[in-house]
Amino acid sequence: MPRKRTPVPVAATPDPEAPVVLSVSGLQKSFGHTVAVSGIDLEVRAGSFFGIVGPNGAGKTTTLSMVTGLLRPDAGSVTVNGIDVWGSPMSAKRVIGVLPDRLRLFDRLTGAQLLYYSGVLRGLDDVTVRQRSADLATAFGLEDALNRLVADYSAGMTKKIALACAMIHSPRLLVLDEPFESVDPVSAVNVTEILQKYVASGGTVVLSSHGMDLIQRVCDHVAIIVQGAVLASGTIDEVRGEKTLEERFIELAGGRKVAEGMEWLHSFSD
Ligand SMILES: Nc1ncnc2c1ncn2[C@@H]1O[C@H](COP(=O)(O)OP(=O)(O)OP(=O)(O)O)[C@@H](O)[C@H]1O
Repeated sequence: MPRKRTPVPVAATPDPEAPVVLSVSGLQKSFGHTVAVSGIDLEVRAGSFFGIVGPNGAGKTTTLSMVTGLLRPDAGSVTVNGIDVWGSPMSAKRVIGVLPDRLRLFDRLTGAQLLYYSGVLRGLDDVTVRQRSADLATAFGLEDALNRLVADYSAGMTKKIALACAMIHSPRLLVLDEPFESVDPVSAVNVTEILQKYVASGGTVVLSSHGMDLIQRVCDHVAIIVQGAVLASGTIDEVRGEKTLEERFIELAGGRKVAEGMEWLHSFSD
């Protein structure tokens, strides 16, 4: 018999008076002569599904790493739930769940062990961790993989177990760098549903993605970052105007490059 699906809450615009969960002000970061982030300001309210888009190398990962306390900014401040991330990193990290860009998981553990240690490290008791691990494994379709080493997981399974670990302590803010990369379409729908329910119950998601359709569908707000600066930010409708988000993105990101001078590619080597 087909599994009955619980209705997914429609992505509503969050209450404009809801408390600010994430506040980013004047954030800057350079690597040698490369300016990765050149003064970013962002404000994200509770119950918001906030998308960050930008071309390759725009500074999205660098920004999210500074927001979550993983990379020290050269200048600027970040507060999460009123806590200064760089002033009180321990307290701030308690209320943040992170799916980083380059996953460095303890992959010699099984999925079950990784979930267990993620929960215990976040201060949850044994019974709670086991209960939540079972719930997360079901929600992410990882029940059959729980007793296998994470090192043997596929890229998509690894992404899902890392996302489950990021959520186990029910954080106020989830910061997800490319959460849908490598995730199959069915799993992506399931993960989206999980995130939408989390947001509908007052949680806040900030995610980066190259999937314009996805951002347009699930996010209520979006920021377009190009060369380390926010070029547009607001509700999806404010940012895209009369265009699609993709068209607006391409316009702001500098337009398409015409593939000239590549004639050699059409004269095959054999
Ligand atoms: N550790 C580092 N050392 C040197 N340069 C770095 C480092 N991390 C990022 N950069 C540079 O900073 C810039 C922004 O990189 P970042 O990874 O933040 O971009 P991104 O928007 O996440 O890109 P993508 O969409 O390709 O993931 C790039 O020019 C990148 O080469």
